[in-house]
Amino acid sequence: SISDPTEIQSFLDNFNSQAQAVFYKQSEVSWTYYTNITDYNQKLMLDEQLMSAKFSQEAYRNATRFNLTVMTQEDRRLFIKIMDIGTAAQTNETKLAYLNKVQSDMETIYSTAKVTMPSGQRLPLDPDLTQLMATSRNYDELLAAWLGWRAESGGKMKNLYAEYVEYNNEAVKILGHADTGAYWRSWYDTPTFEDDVRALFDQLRPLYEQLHAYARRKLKQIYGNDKFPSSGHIPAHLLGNMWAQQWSSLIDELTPYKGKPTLDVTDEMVRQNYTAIRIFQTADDFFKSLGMIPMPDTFWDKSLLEKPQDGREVVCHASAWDFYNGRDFRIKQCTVITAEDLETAHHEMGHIEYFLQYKDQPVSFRDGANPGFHEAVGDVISLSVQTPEHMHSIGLIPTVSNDTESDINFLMSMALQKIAFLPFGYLIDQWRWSVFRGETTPEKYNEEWWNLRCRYQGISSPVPLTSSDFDPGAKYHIPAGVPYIRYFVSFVIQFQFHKALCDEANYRGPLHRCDIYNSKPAGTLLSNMLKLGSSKPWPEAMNLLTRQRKMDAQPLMDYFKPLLEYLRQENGNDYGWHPICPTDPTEI
Ligand SMILES: O=C(CCC(O)(O)[C@H](Cc1ccccc1)NC(=O)c1ccccc1)N[C@@H](Cc1ccccc1)C(=O)O
Ligand SMILES: [Zn+2]
Repeated sequence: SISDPTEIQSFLDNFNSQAQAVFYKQSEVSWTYYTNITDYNQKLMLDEQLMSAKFSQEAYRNATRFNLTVMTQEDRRLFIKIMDIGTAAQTNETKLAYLNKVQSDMETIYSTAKVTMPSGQRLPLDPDLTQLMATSRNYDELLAAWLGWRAESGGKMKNLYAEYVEYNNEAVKILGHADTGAYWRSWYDTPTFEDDVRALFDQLRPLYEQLHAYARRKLKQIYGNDKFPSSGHIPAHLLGNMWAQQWSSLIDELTPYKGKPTLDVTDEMVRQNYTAIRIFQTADDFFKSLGMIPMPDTFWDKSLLEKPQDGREVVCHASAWDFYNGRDFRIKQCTVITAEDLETAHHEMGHIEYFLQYKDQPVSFRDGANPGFHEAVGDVISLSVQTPEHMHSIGLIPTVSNDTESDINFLMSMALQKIAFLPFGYLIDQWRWSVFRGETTPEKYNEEWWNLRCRYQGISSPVPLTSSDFDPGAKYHIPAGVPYIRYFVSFVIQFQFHKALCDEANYRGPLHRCDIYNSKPAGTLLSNMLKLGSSKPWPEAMNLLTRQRKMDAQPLMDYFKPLLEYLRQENGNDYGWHPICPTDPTEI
Protein backbone atom coordinates (compact mmCIF):
# COMPACT_ATOMS: atom_id res chain seq x y z
CA SER A 1 0.00 0.00 0.00
CA ILE A 2 1.12 3.58 -0.67
CA SER A 3 3.19 5.29 2.02
CA ASP A 4 4.92 8.01 0.02
CA PRO A 5 4.12 11.44 1.57
CA THR A 6 3.96 13.27 -1.77
CA GLU A 7 1.50 10.72 -3.13
CA ILE A 8 -0.58 11.03 0.06
CA GLN A 9 -0.63 14.83 -0.26
CA SER A 10 -1.51 14.84 -3.96
CA PHE A 11 -4.38 12.39 -3.34
CA LEU A 12 -5.76 14.65 -0.60
CA ASP A 13 -5.37 17.81 -2.71
CA ASN A 14 -7.02 16.10 -5.66
CA PHE A 15 -9.88 14.77 -3.57
CA ASN A 16 -10.46 18.17 -1.97
CA SER A 17 -10.84 20.07 -5.25
CA GLN A 18 -12.96 17.35 -6.91
CA ALA A 19 -15.16 16.95 -3.83
CA GLN A 20 -15.88 20.70 -3.74
CA ALA A 21 -17.12 20.55 -7.36
CA VAL A 22 -19.23 17.41 -6.78
CA PHE A 23 -20.75 18.65 -3.49
CA TYR A 24 -21.44 22.08 -5.04
CA LYS A 25 -23.41 20.48 -7.88
CA GLN A 26 -25.31 18.25 -5.47
CA SER A 27 -26.22 21.21 -3.25
CA GLU A 28 -27.43 23.29 -6.22
CA VAL A 29 -29.62 20.51 -7.62
CA SER A 30 -31.02 19.67 -4.17
CA TRP A 31 -31.73 23.35 -3.47
CA THR A 32 -33.68 23.56 -6.75
CA TYR A 33 -35.85 20.63 -5.66
CA TYR A 34 -36.33 21.76 -2.03
CA THR A 35 -37.43 25.21 -3.24
CA ASN A 36 -39.63 23.92 -6.08
CA ILE A 37 -41.00 20.41 -5.60
CA THR A 38 -41.71 18.95 -9.08
CA ASP A 39 -41.20 15.46 -10.54
CA TYR A 40 -38.65 16.90 -12.96
CA ASN A 41 -36.60 18.58 -10.23
CA GLN A 42 -36.78 15.40 -8.11
CA LYS A 43 -35.41 13.37 -11.04
CA LEU A 44 -32.51 15.80 -11.54
CA MET A 45 -31.69 15.57 -7.83
CA LEU A 46 -31.90 11.76 -7.73
CA ASP A 47 -29.69 11.47 -10.85
CA GLU A 48 -27.13 13.78 -9.22
CA GLN A 49 -27.20 11.71 -6.01
CA LEU A 50 -26.17 8.66 -8.06
CA MET A 51 -23.35 10.62 -9.71
CA SER A 52 -21.96 11.83 -6.38
CA ALA A 53 -22.31 8.29 -4.94
CA LYS A 54 -20.07 7.05 -7.80
CA PHE A 55 -17.55 9.78 -6.93
CA SER A 56 -17.60 8.71 -3.27
CA GLN A 57 -17.21 5.02 -4.17
CA GLU A 58 -14.20 5.89 -6.38
CA ALA A 59 -12.66 8.00 -3.61
CA TYR A 60 -13.24 5.14 -1.16
CA ARG A 61 -11.51 2.60 -3.46
CA ASN A 62 -8.53 4.92 -3.98
CA ALA A 63 -8.24 5.77 -0.27
CA THR A 64 -8.02 2.09 0.72
CA ARG A 65 -4.78 1.83 -1.33
CA PHE A 66 -2.94 4.01 1.18
CA ASN A 67 -1.07 2.97 4.33
CA LEU A 68 -2.75 4.90 7.14
CA THR A 69 -0.25 3.79 9.78
CA VAL A 70 2.55 6.02 8.40
CA MET A 71 0.39 9.17 8.21
CA THR A 72 0.14 12.21 10.46
CA GLN A 73 -2.85 12.14 12.79
CA GLU A 74 -4.55 14.82 10.70
CA ASP A 75 -4.07 12.96 7.36
CA ARG A 76 -5.27 9.70 8.93
CA ARG A 77 -8.37 11.51 10.21
CA LEU A 78 -8.99 12.87 6.69
CA PHE A 79 -8.68 9.41 5.10
CA ILE A 80 -11.08 7.91 7.64
CA LYS A 81 -13.63 10.60 6.85
CA ILE A 82 -13.16 10.19 3.09
CA MET A 83 -13.92 6.47 3.54
CA ASP A 84 -17.05 7.16 5.65
CA ILE A 85 -19.32 7.34 2.58
CA GLY A 86 -22.57 6.19 4.23
CA THR A 87 -25.29 4.78 1.98
CA ALA A 88 -23.18 5.67 -1.09
CA ALA A 89 -21.37 2.40 -0.26
CA GLN A 90 -24.26 0.64 -2.01
CA THR A 91 -22.68 -0.22 -5.37
CA ASN A 92 -25.89 -1.88 -6.62
CA GLU A 93 -27.17 1.19 -8.46
CA THR A 94 -30.75 -0.10 -8.66
CA LYS A 95 -30.91 -0.53 -4.90
CA LEU A 96 -29.29 2.84 -4.18
CA ALA A 97 -31.60 4.61 -6.65
CA TYR A 98 -34.61 2.97 -4.99
CA LEU A 99 -33.45 3.93 -1.49
CA ASN A 100 -32.95 7.57 -2.52
CA LYS A 101 -36.35 7.61 -4.29
CA VAL A 102 -38.21 6.18 -1.27
CA GLN A 103 -36.53 8.68 1.05
CA SER A 104 -37.35 11.60 -1.23
CA ASP A 105 -40.95 10.43 -1.76
CA MET A 106 -41.56 10.25 2.01
CA GLU A 107 -40.14 13.75 2.49
CA THR A 108 -42.35 15.01 -0.37
CA ILE A 109 -45.48 13.40 1.14
CA TYR A 110 -44.67 15.21 4.40
CA SER A 111 -43.88 18.56 2.76
CA THR A 112 -46.95 18.68 0.52
CA ALA A 113 -49.51 17.18 2.95
CA LYS A 114 -52.67 19.24 3.54
CA VAL A 115 -55.53 18.65 5.99
CA THR A 116 -59.19 19.23 5.04
CA MET A 117 -60.74 20.85 8.09
CA PRO A 118 -64.43 20.58 9.05
CA SER A 119 -64.82 24.04 7.46
CA GLY A 120 -63.71 22.54 4.14
CA GLN A 121 -60.43 24.52 4.12
CA ARG A 122 -57.32 22.56 3.05
CA LEU A 123 -54.53 23.59 5.46
CA PRO A 124 -50.77 22.85 5.14
CA LEU A 125 -48.60 22.42 8.22
CA ASP A 126 -46.68 25.66 7.60
CA PRO A 127 -47.96 28.17 8.53
CA ASP A 128 -51.62 27.21 9.03
CA LEU A 129 -51.73 24.05 11.20
CA THR A 130 -48.70 25.22 13.22
CA GLN A 131 -50.50 28.45 14.04
CA LEU A 132 -53.77 26.65 14.83
CA MET A 133 -52.03 24.28 17.23
CA ALA A 134 -50.35 27.26 18.92
CA THR A 135 -53.38 29.56 19.22
CA SER A 136 -56.57 27.41 19.43
CA ARG A 137 -57.89 26.51 22.88
CA ASN A 138 -60.78 24.49 21.47
CA TYR A 139 -60.35 20.78 22.28
CA ASP A 140 -62.22 19.51 19.20
CA GLU A 141 -60.59 21.95 16.77
CA LEU A 142 -57.15 20.94 18.04
CA LEU A 143 -58.15 17.28 17.76
CA ALA A 144 -59.32 17.72 14.13
CA ALA A 145 -56.00 19.34 13.14
CA TRP A 146 -53.95 16.75 15.05
CA LEU A 147 -55.86 13.75 13.62
CA GLY A 148 -55.84 15.22 10.13
CA TRP A 149 -52.11 15.90 10.13
CA ARG A 150 -51.08 12.42 11.27
CA ALA A 151 -53.42 10.84 8.70
CA GLU A 152 -52.13 12.96 5.79
CA SER A 153 -48.43 12.61 6.71
CA GLY A 154 -47.42 9.50 8.66
CA GLY A 155 -50.57 7.66 7.61
CA LYS A 156 -49.41 7.83 3.99
CA MET A 157 -45.89 6.40 4.36
CA LYS A 158 -45.83 3.37 6.69
CA ASN A 159 -44.86 0.82 4.05
CA LEU A 160 -42.34 3.19 2.48
CA TYR A 161 -40.62 3.53 5.84
CA ALA A 162 -40.23 -0.23 6.26
CA GLU A 163 -38.50 -0.35 2.85
CA TYR A 164 -36.29 2.66 3.72
CA VAL A 165 -35.13 0.84 6.88
CA GLU A 166 -34.28 -2.33 4.97
CA TYR A 167 -32.39 -0.61 2.13
CA ASN A 168 -30.59 1.85 4.41
CA ASN A 169 -29.38 -0.94 6.70
CA GLU A 170 -28.18 -3.00 3.74
CA ALA A 171 -26.15 -0.06 2.43
CA VAL A 172 -24.36 0.85 5.67
CA LYS A 173 -23.63 -2.82 6.48
CA ILE A 174 -21.35 -2.80 3.41
CA LEU A 175 -19.13 -0.37 5.35
CA GLY A 176 -19.16 -2.72 8.33
CA HIS A 177 -21.73 -0.94 10.49
CA ALA A 178 -24.14 -3.20 12.40
CA ASP A 179 -27.12 -1.09 11.29
CA THR A 180 -28.06 2.52 10.44
CA GLY A 181 -28.36 3.49 14.12
CA ALA A 182 -24.83 2.23 14.79
CA TYR A 183 -23.61 4.23 11.78
CA TRP A 184 -25.29 7.43 13.03
CA ARG A 185 -23.90 6.96 16.56
CA SER A 186 -20.39 6.44 15.12
CA TRP A 187 -20.29 10.19 14.33
CA TYR A 188 -19.94 10.82 18.11
CA ASP A 189 -16.89 8.52 18.17
CA THR A 190 -17.74 7.60 21.82
CA PRO A 191 -18.17 3.90 22.70
CA THR A 192 -20.37 4.80 25.70
CA PHE A 193 -22.51 7.34 23.80
CA GLU A 194 -25.84 5.54 24.31
CA ASP A 195 -25.18 5.18 28.05
CA ASP A 196 -23.99 8.78 28.29
CA VAL A 197 -27.19 10.23 26.81
CA ARG A 198 -29.34 7.91 28.93
CA ALA A 199 -27.49 9.10 32.05
CA LEU A 200 -28.02 12.74 31.05
CA PHE A 201 -31.73 12.12 30.45
CA ASP A 202 -32.12 10.35 33.83
CA GLN A 203 -30.38 13.28 35.50
CA LEU A 204 -32.82 15.76 33.91
CA ARG A 205 -36.08 13.80 34.32
CA PRO A 206 -37.00 15.34 37.72
CA LEU A 207 -37.02 18.79 36.11
CA TYR A 208 -39.31 17.58 33.34
CA GLU A 209 -41.61 15.69 35.75
CA GLN A 210 -42.19 18.87 37.72
CA LEU A 211 -42.87 20.99 34.61
CA HIS A 212 -45.22 18.29 33.24
CA ALA A 213 -47.19 18.21 36.52
CA TYR A 214 -47.53 22.00 36.54
CA ALA A 215 -48.69 22.12 32.89
CA ARG A 216 -51.12 19.24 33.41
CA ARG A 217 -52.80 21.01 36.34
CA LYS A 218 -53.21 24.24 34.34
CA LEU A 219 -54.48 22.38 31.25
CA LYS A 220 -57.07 20.54 33.38
CA GLN A 221 -58.42 23.96 34.42
CA ILE A 222 -58.72 24.94 30.74
CA TYR A 223 -60.13 21.72 29.23
CA GLY A 224 -61.77 20.02 32.24
CA ASN A 225 -60.57 17.02 34.25
CA ASP A 226 -62.73 14.65 32.23
CA LYS A 227 -60.49 15.10 29.18
CA PHE A 228 -57.47 13.63 31.05
CA PRO A 229 -56.86 9.88 31.57
CA SER A 230 -56.44 8.75 35.19
CA SER A 231 -52.96 7.44 34.27
CA GLY A 232 -51.63 11.00 34.56
CA HIS A 233 -50.84 11.47 30.85
CA ILE A 234 -51.59 14.72 29.00
CA PRO A 235 -53.49 14.26 25.69
CA ALA A 236 -50.92 14.88 22.92
CA HIS A 237 -52.84 17.61 21.09
CA LEU A 238 -53.18 20.09 23.99
CA LEU A 239 -49.58 21.34 24.38
CA GLY A 240 -49.64 24.11 21.74
CA ASN A 241 -47.44 22.20 19.29
CA MET A 242 -48.16 19.46 16.72
CA TRP A 243 -45.68 17.10 18.43
CA ALA A 244 -45.91 18.47 22.01
CA GLN A 245 -42.16 19.03 21.69
CA GLN A 246 -42.12 22.62 22.99
CA TRP A 247 -44.88 24.30 24.99
CA SER A 248 -43.98 28.00 24.55
CA SER A 249 -47.37 28.88 23.03
CA LEU A 250 -48.95 28.13 26.43
CA ILE A 251 -46.87 30.84 28.14
CA ASP A 252 -49.84 33.13 28.86
CA GLU A 253 -51.78 30.33 30.62
CA LEU A 254 -48.71 28.92 32.39
CA THR A 255 -47.12 32.18 33.60
CA PRO A 256 -46.96 31.77 37.40
CA TYR A 257 -47.36 35.45 38.34
CA LYS A 258 -49.96 37.28 36.28
CA GLY A 259 -49.99 41.04 35.86
CA LYS A 260 -46.34 41.26 34.83
CA PRO A 261 -45.32 42.44 31.31
CA THR A 262 -45.77 39.57 28.84
CA LEU A 263 -42.64 37.69 27.76
CA ASP A 264 -44.19 36.61 24.45
CA VAL A 265 -42.78 39.18 21.99
CA THR A 266 -44.84 37.95 19.02
CA ASP A 267 -47.48 40.68 19.34
CA GLU A 268 -44.82 43.39 19.65
CA MET A 269 -42.96 42.06 16.57
CA VAL A 270 -46.20 42.23 14.58
CA ARG A 271 -47.01 45.67 15.97
CA GLN A 272 -43.56 46.92 14.84
CA ASN A 273 -44.15 45.46 11.36
CA TYR A 274 -41.21 43.05 11.67
CA THR A 275 -40.40 41.31 8.36
CA ALA A 276 -38.57 38.04 7.74
CA ILE A 277 -35.54 40.02 6.57
CA ARG A 278 -35.53 42.09 9.76
CA ILE A 279 -35.67 38.90 11.85
CA PHE A 280 -32.51 37.64 10.11
CA GLN A 281 -30.82 41.07 10.31
CA THR A 282 -31.39 40.97 14.09
CA ALA A 283 -29.60 37.61 14.25
CA ASP A 284 -26.81 38.78 11.94
CA ASP A 285 -26.34 41.87 14.10
CA PHE A 286 -25.70 39.70 17.17
CA PHE A 287 -22.93 37.72 15.45
CA LYS A 288 -21.38 41.01 14.25
CA SER A 289 -21.49 42.39 17.83
CA LEU A 290 -19.30 39.45 18.88
CA GLY A 291 -16.79 40.22 16.13
CA MET A 292 -17.82 37.03 14.33
CA ILE A 293 -18.31 36.62 10.55
CA PRO A 294 -21.36 38.46 9.13
CA MET A 295 -23.65 36.86 6.56
CA PRO A 296 -22.11 37.35 3.06
CA ASP A 297 -23.98 39.06 0.22
CA THR A 298 -24.79 35.72 -1.45
CA PHE A 299 -26.68 34.78 1.73
CA TRP A 300 -29.01 37.78 1.39
CA ASP A 301 -29.29 37.35 -2.42
CA LYS A 302 -29.96 33.60 -2.60
CA SER A 303 -31.65 32.51 0.63
CA LEU A 304 -35.36 31.70 0.67
CA LEU A 305 -36.63 33.37 3.84
CA GLU A 306 -40.38 33.28 3.19
CA LYS A 307 -42.82 30.71 1.84
CA PRO A 308 -43.33 31.51 -1.87
CA GLN A 309 -46.80 32.83 -2.72
CA ASP A 310 -46.61 31.77 -6.38
CA GLY A 311 -48.17 28.32 -5.85
CA ARG A 312 -44.80 26.54 -5.79
CA GLU A 313 -44.54 23.59 -3.36
CA VAL A 314 -41.43 23.87 -1.15
CA VAL A 315 -39.97 21.90 1.77
CA CYS A 316 -40.90 24.40 4.51
CA HIS A 317 -38.98 22.69 7.32
CA ALA A 318 -36.07 25.10 7.93
CA SER A 319 -32.52 24.22 6.90
CA ALA A 320 -29.10 25.82 6.36
CA TRP A 321 -27.06 25.08 3.25
CA ASP A 322 -23.29 24.98 2.67
CA PHE A 323 -22.46 24.98 -1.07
CA TYR A 324 -18.86 23.96 -0.32
CA ASN A 325 -17.30 26.68 -2.46
CA GLY A 326 -16.41 28.97 0.43
CA ARG A 327 -18.75 31.68 -0.86
CA ASP A 328 -22.33 30.42 -1.21
CA PHE A 329 -24.31 29.83 2.04
CA ARG A 330 -28.12 29.93 2.29
CA ILE A 331 -31.06 29.45 4.65
CA LYS A 332 -34.41 28.09 3.51
CA GLN A 333 -37.13 28.99 6.07
CA CYS A 334 -40.87 29.67 5.66
CA THR A 335 -40.55 32.46 8.23
CA VAL A 336 -43.60 33.85 10.01
CA ILE A 337 -43.47 36.83 12.39
CA THR A 338 -43.43 35.06 15.76
CA ALA A 339 -41.08 34.77 18.74
CA GLU A 340 -40.62 31.10 17.82
CA ASP A 341 -39.40 31.97 14.31
CA LEU A 342 -37.04 34.61 15.73
CA GLU A 343 -35.52 31.71 17.68
CA THR A 344 -35.46 29.43 14.63
CA ALA A 345 -33.72 32.14 12.59
CA HIS A 346 -30.93 32.23 15.20
CA HIS A 347 -30.77 28.43 15.14
CA GLU A 348 -30.38 28.36 11.35
CA MET A 349 -27.90 31.24 11.29
CA GLY A 350 -25.83 29.33 13.85
CA HIS A 351 -25.35 26.65 11.18
CA ILE A 352 -24.27 29.30 8.67
CA GLU A 353 -21.80 30.87 11.14
CA TYR A 354 -20.24 27.41 11.64
CA PHE A 355 -19.98 27.01 7.82
CA LEU A 356 -18.27 30.42 7.59
CA GLN A 357 -15.85 29.71 10.44
CA TYR A 358 -14.64 26.36 9.03
CA LYS A 359 -14.83 27.21 5.29
CA ASP A 360 -11.01 27.06 4.89
CA GLN A 361 -10.80 23.54 6.33
CA PRO A 362 -10.40 20.57 3.93
CA VAL A 363 -13.88 19.52 2.73
CA SER A 364 -13.87 16.40 4.94
CA PHE A 365 -13.44 18.58 8.03
CA ARG A 366 -16.28 20.98 7.11
CA ASP A 367 -18.63 19.55 9.71
CA GLY A 368 -19.52 20.04 13.38
CA ALA A 369 -17.13 18.63 16.00
CA ASN A 370 -20.11 16.29 16.46
CA PRO A 371 -23.70 16.78 15.15
CA GLY A 372 -24.82 18.20 18.51
CA PHE A 373 -22.25 21.03 18.22
CA HIS A 374 -23.77 22.14 14.92
CA GLU A 375 -27.24 22.30 16.49
CA ALA A 376 -26.04 24.23 19.53
CA VAL A 377 -24.34 27.29 17.94
CA GLY A 378 -27.45 29.32 17.10
CA ASP A 379 -29.29 28.27 20.26
CA VAL A 380 -26.42 29.56 22.42
CA ILE A 381 -26.78 33.01 20.87
CA SER A 382 -30.53 32.75 21.31
CA LEU A 383 -30.09 32.18 25.08
CA SER A 384 -28.63 35.71 25.26
CA VAL A 385 -31.17 37.22 22.85
CA GLN A 386 -34.15 35.89 24.85
CA THR A 387 -33.10 37.48 28.14
CA PRO A 388 -35.48 40.26 29.25
CA GLU A 389 -32.46 42.61 29.25
CA HIS A 390 -31.69 41.91 25.60
CA MET A 391 -35.33 41.88 24.52
CA HIS A 392 -35.65 45.29 26.17
CA SER A 393 -32.48 46.56 24.47
CA ILE A 394 -33.91 45.71 21.01
CA GLY A 395 -37.24 47.28 21.94
CA LEU A 396 -39.37 44.12 22.05
CA ILE A 397 -40.41 44.38 25.72
CA PRO A 398 -41.20 47.70 27.46
CA THR A 399 -39.49 47.29 30.83
CA VAL A 400 -37.09 44.92 32.56
CA SER A 401 -38.24 43.80 36.00
CA ASN A 402 -36.00 41.34 37.78
CA ASP A 403 -37.94 40.94 41.02
CA THR A 404 -38.25 37.28 42.08
CA GLU A 405 -41.70 36.85 40.55
CA SER A 406 -40.63 38.22 37.14
CA ASP A 407 -37.56 36.00 37.33
CA ILE A 408 -39.73 32.90 37.85
CA ASN A 409 -41.97 34.01 34.97
CA PHE A 410 -38.93 34.27 32.69
CA LEU A 411 -37.55 30.89 33.79
CA MET A 412 -40.95 29.34 33.13
CA SER A 413 -40.96 30.69 29.57
CA MET A 414 -37.49 29.27 28.97
CA ALA A 415 -38.46 25.91 30.53
CA LEU A 416 -41.45 25.59 28.17
CA GLN A 417 -38.89 25.79 25.34
CA LYS A 418 -35.92 23.90 26.75
CA ILE A 419 -37.11 21.46 29.48
CA ALA A 420 -40.31 20.43 27.66
CA PHE A 421 -38.14 19.38 24.70
CA LEU A 422 -35.81 16.98 26.54
CA PRO A 423 -37.87 13.73 26.51
CA PHE A 424 -38.93 14.37 22.90
CA GLY A 425 -35.32 15.01 21.84
CA TYR A 426 -34.36 11.79 23.61
CA LEU A 427 -37.11 9.41 22.49
CA ILE A 428 -37.12 9.91 18.69
CA ASP A 429 -33.84 8.08 18.14
CA GLN A 430 -34.57 5.59 20.94
CA TRP A 431 -37.42 4.55 18.66
CA ARG A 432 -35.37 4.73 15.44
CA TRP A 433 -32.36 2.88 16.87
CA SER A 434 -34.72 0.06 17.98
CA VAL A 435 -36.23 -0.01 14.46
CA PHE A 436 -32.82 -0.11 12.73
CA ARG A 437 -31.71 -2.90 15.11
CA GLY A 438 -34.78 -4.92 14.10
CA GLU A 439 -36.11 -4.92 17.70
CA THR A 440 -39.16 -2.92 16.55
CA THR A 441 -40.71 -4.52 13.47
CA PRO A 442 -43.16 -2.72 11.12
CA GLU A 443 -46.30 -4.10 12.79
CA LYS A 444 -44.99 -2.69 16.08
CA TYR A 445 -43.79 0.73 14.72
CA ASN A 446 -46.74 2.73 16.03
CA GLU A 447 -47.26 0.83 19.28
CA GLU A 448 -43.60 1.22 20.28
CA TRP A 449 -43.66 4.93 19.30
CA TRP A 450 -46.52 5.53 21.75
CA ASN A 451 -44.91 3.34 24.42
CA LEU A 452 -41.98 5.79 24.37
CA ARG A 453 -44.23 8.87 24.15
CA CYS A 454 -46.21 7.65 27.18
CA ARG A 455 -43.17 6.56 29.18
CA TYR A 456 -40.79 9.48 28.60
CA GLN A 457 -42.98 12.41 27.56
CA GLY A 458 -46.01 11.60 29.76
CA ILE A 459 -48.37 12.32 26.90
CA SER A 460 -50.84 9.92 25.29
CA SER A 461 -52.86 9.63 22.11
CA PRO A 462 -56.33 11.22 22.49
CA VAL A 463 -57.75 8.42 20.32
CA PRO A 464 -57.26 4.64 20.26
CA LEU A 465 -54.34 3.56 18.02
CA THR A 466 -54.91 1.51 14.85
CA SER A 467 -52.22 -0.61 13.15
CA SER A 468 -52.41 1.42 9.93
CA ASP A 469 -51.27 4.58 11.80
CA PHE A 470 -47.61 5.59 11.55
CA ASP A 471 -47.32 8.57 13.90
CA PRO A 472 -43.50 8.77 13.74
CA GLY A 473 -44.01 9.84 10.09
CA ALA A 474 -45.83 12.94 11.30
CA LYS A 475 -42.50 14.43 12.44
CA TYR A 476 -40.26 15.78 9.66
CA HIS A 477 -37.00 14.09 10.68
CA ILE A 478 -38.43 10.56 10.31
CA PRO A 479 -39.46 10.77 6.60
CA ALA A 480 -36.50 13.08 5.91
CA GLY A 481 -34.04 10.61 7.47
CA VAL A 482 -32.52 13.32 9.68
CA PRO A 483 -31.10 12.01 12.98
CA TYR A 484 -32.50 13.56 16.15
CA ILE A 485 -30.34 12.73 19.22
CA ARG A 486 -28.19 15.69 18.04
CA TYR A 487 -30.86 18.05 19.39
CA PHE A 488 -30.92 16.35 22.80
CA VAL A 489 -27.12 16.66 22.92
CA SER A 490 -27.42 20.30 21.81
CA PHE A 491 -29.98 21.16 24.50
CA VAL A 492 -27.49 19.95 27.14
CA ILE A 493 -24.21 21.32 25.76
CA GLN A 494 -25.65 24.73 24.74
CA PHE A 495 -25.88 25.58 28.47
CA GLN A 496 -22.25 24.52 28.94
CA PHE A 497 -21.30 26.77 26.01
CA HIS A 498 -23.45 29.61 27.38
CA LYS A 499 -21.75 29.39 30.78
CA ALA A 500 -18.27 29.32 29.23
CA LEU A 501 -19.02 32.35 27.03
CA CYS A 502 -20.59 34.28 29.93
CA ASP A 503 -17.45 33.61 31.99
CA GLU A 504 -15.30 34.79 29.07
CA ALA A 505 -17.45 37.94 28.87
CA ASN A 506 -16.72 38.54 32.58
CA TYR A 507 -20.41 38.28 33.39
CA ARG A 508 -21.02 37.82 37.14
CA GLY A 509 -24.80 37.41 37.67
CA PRO A 510 -27.18 34.40 37.45
CA LEU A 511 -26.66 32.37 34.24
CA HIS A 512 -30.25 32.83 33.02
CA ARG A 513 -29.83 36.61 32.87
CA CYS A 514 -26.52 36.59 30.98
CA ASP A 515 -26.39 38.41 27.64
CA ILE A 516 -23.02 38.18 25.84
CA TYR A 517 -24.01 40.84 23.23
CA ASN A 518 -20.98 42.97 22.17
CA SER A 519 -18.45 40.73 23.96
CA LYS A 520 -15.51 40.37 21.55
CA PRO A 521 -13.63 37.96 23.92
CA ALA A 522 -16.66 35.64 23.94
CA GLY A 523 -16.90 35.91 20.15
CA THR A 524 -13.21 35.07 19.76
CA LEU A 525 -13.44 32.05 22.05
CA LEU A 526 -16.50 30.70 20.20
CA SER A 527 -14.94 31.39 16.78
CA ASN A 528 -11.74 29.53 17.69
CA MET A 529 -13.78 26.44 18.56
CA LEU A 530 -15.95 26.69 15.42
CA LYS A 531 -12.89 27.07 13.15
CA LEU A 532 -11.83 23.52 14.10
CA GLY A 533 -14.83 22.04 12.27
CA SER A 534 -14.51 18.26 12.64
CA SER A 535 -10.67 18.31 12.42
CA LYS A 536 -10.29 17.27 16.07
CA PRO A 537 -12.21 14.79 18.28
CA TRP A 538 -15.17 16.64 19.82
CA PRO A 539 -13.82 16.41 23.43
CA GLU A 540 -10.93 18.63 22.30
CA ALA A 541 -13.34 21.20 20.85
CA MET A 542 -15.37 20.98 24.08
CA ASN A 543 -12.16 21.48 26.11
CA LEU A 544 -11.11 24.52 24.08
CA LEU A 545 -14.44 26.22 24.82
CA THR A 546 -15.40 24.97 28.32
CA ARG A 547 -12.00 23.83 29.73
CA GLN A 548 -13.34 20.31 30.29
CA ARG A 549 -14.03 17.43 27.90
CA LYS A 550 -17.47 16.04 28.79
CA MET A 551 -21.16 16.62 28.17
CA ASP A 552 -22.44 17.93 31.52
CA ALA A 553 -26.06 18.72 32.50
CA GLN A 554 -25.02 20.77 35.53
CA PRO A 555 -25.06 24.22 33.79
CA LEU A 556 -28.61 23.46 32.55
CA MET A 557 -29.67 22.38 36.07
CA ASP A 558 -28.07 25.51 37.59
CA TYR A 559 -29.83 27.74 35.05
CA PHE A 560 -33.26 26.37 36.06
CA LYS A 561 -32.59 25.83 39.80
CA PRO A 562 -34.89 28.63 41.04
CA LEU A 563 -37.73 27.31 38.88
CA LEU A 564 -37.34 23.72 40.11
CA GLU A 565 -37.75 24.95 43.69
CA TYR A 566 -40.88 26.89 42.72
CA LEU A 567 -42.38 23.90 40.87
CA ARG A 568 -41.64 21.46 43.74
CA GLN A 569 -43.47 23.82 46.09
CA GLU A 570 -46.41 24.26 43.70
CA ASN A 571 -46.80 20.58 42.81
CA GLY A 572 -46.37 18.92 46.19
CA ASN A 573 -47.22 15.25 45.62
CA ASP A 574 -49.24 15.87 42.47
CA TYR A 575 -46.64 14.89 39.87
CA GLY A 576 -45.67 11.93 37.67
CA TRP A 577 -47.59 9.53 35.43
CA HIS A 578 -47.99 5.79 34.84
CA PRO A 579 -45.18 4.57 32.51
CA ILE A 580 -47.66 2.54 30.43
CA CYS A 581 -50.12 4.19 28.02
CA PRO A 582 -53.70 4.54 29.26
CA THR A 583 -55.85 1.66 28.01
CA ASP A 584 -58.86 3.84 27.19
CA PRO A 585 -57.29 7.16 26.07
CA THR A 586 -60.52 9.02 26.76
CA GLU A 587 -61.07 7.19 30.05
CA ILE A 588 -62.71 9.50 32.54
O1 LIG B 1 -35.27 20.57 12.82
C1 LIG B 1 -34.90 21.57 13.42
C2 LIG B 1 -34.26 22.74 12.66
C3 LIG B 1 -33.77 22.26 11.28
C4 LIG B 1 -32.23 22.08 11.22
O2 LIG B 1 -31.61 23.34 11.22
O3 LIG B 1 -31.73 21.36 12.35
C5 LIG B 1 -31.85 21.31 9.90
C6 LIG B 1 -32.53 19.94 9.78
C7 LIG B 1 -32.18 19.33 8.47
C8 LIG B 1 -32.96 19.59 7.36
C9 LIG B 1 -32.65 19.02 6.12
C10 LIG B 1 -31.54 18.18 5.98
C11 LIG B 1 -30.72 17.91 7.11
C12 LIG B 1 -31.05 18.49 8.35
N1 LIG B 1 -30.41 21.10 9.91
C13 LIG B 1 -29.61 21.84 9.09
O4 LIG B 1 -30.04 22.66 8.31
C14 LIG B 1 -28.16 21.55 9.19
C15 LIG B 1 -27.67 20.72 10.18
C16 LIG B 1 -26.31 20.45 10.27
C17 LIG B 1 -25.42 20.99 9.36
C18 LIG B 1 -25.92 21.81 8.33
C19 LIG B 1 -27.27 22.08 8.24
N2 LIG B 1 -35.06 21.71 14.75
C20 LIG B 1 -35.63 20.61 15.51
C21 LIG B 1 -35.35 20.71 17.02
C22 LIG B 1 -35.29 22.10 17.56
C23 LIG B 1 -34.05 22.73 17.71
C24 LIG B 1 -33.98 24.02 18.22
C25 LIG B 1 -35.17 24.69 18.62
C26 LIG B 1 -36.41 24.06 18.45
C27 LIG B 1 -36.46 22.76 17.91
C28 LIG B 1 -37.16 20.56 15.28
O5 LIG B 1 -37.69 21.52 14.68
O6 LIG B 1 -37.74 19.57 15.70
ZN1 LIG C 1 -30.30 22.68 13.16
